[in-house]
Amino acid sequence: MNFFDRLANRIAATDSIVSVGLDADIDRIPDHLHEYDLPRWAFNRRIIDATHEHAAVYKPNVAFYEDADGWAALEETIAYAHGKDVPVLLDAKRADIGNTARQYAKLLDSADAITVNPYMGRDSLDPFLSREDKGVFILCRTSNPGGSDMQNLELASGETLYEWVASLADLWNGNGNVGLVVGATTPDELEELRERVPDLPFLVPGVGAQGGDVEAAATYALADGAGLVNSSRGIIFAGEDAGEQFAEASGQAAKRLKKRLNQYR
Ligand SMILES: O=C(O)c1cc(=O)[nH]c(=O)n1[C@@H]1O[C@H](COP(=O)(O)O)[C@@H](O)[C@H]1O
Repeated sequence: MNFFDRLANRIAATDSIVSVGLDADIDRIPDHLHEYDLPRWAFNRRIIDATHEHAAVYKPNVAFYEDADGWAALEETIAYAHGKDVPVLLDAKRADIGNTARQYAKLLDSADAITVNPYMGRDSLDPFLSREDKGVFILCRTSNPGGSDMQNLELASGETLYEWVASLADLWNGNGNVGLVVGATTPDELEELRERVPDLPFLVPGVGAQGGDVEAAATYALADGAGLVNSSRGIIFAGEDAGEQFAEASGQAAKRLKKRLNQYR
């Protein structure tokens, strides 16, 4: 079964389109977890225990794990999420020339889906796109303040660069495994892109800590039952001041976001 069918099943089973972002910032995880060999894994395990009923996927951003202990923590986290039947979307934003991209694509051996950067073109994404059973989310209109610097440039055709990326992504979807990353901080673009590429599921980050539009995110994320709205810090650090009980607040935050999103879809 391909990734988006599995995701649609997971969304139906949990009644949730919430992507819980496991951005386990080592400087923000509770003090008492630093006595463990792998504090980020100890943290994630507790977050997963508290949130998995409300999680359509977990989305660890690899930036928070790119050191020796980090990779070990990430592998433990992925295996544990799978043990709870939750797919894992690795936020890696990768792409490169062919032989390098083939190495990056090995990240998909343990994860179910990945984020990639389209800037180097089709061949740089082939090693990801050819993994028919895995999901590939292509950065399109990102949520950060500088997202418009390049993505909103107008091309000779009159389209913007992000619109062109969306159309290319549609063309590259021969295996039915392509989605787009579109931020909740630009709701007009979200709406317009949903019309342009009605068949591509969106990963919509930017609600919560970045203050994006929850209603627009939920309204436009889904295509054929698959699509995601991510919150990372807003969920995993919801209990930052609660000491050893921190994970309870995360469970409540994930449930609250699920319910809010469900009002609009
Ligand atoms: O690809 C992403 O997930 C992503 C794209 C984007 O446009 N904006 C964005 O915030 N993200 C990621 O989504 C997460 C957002 O985290 P919070 O702002 O803490 O919810 C981070 O891991 C970001 O790297």
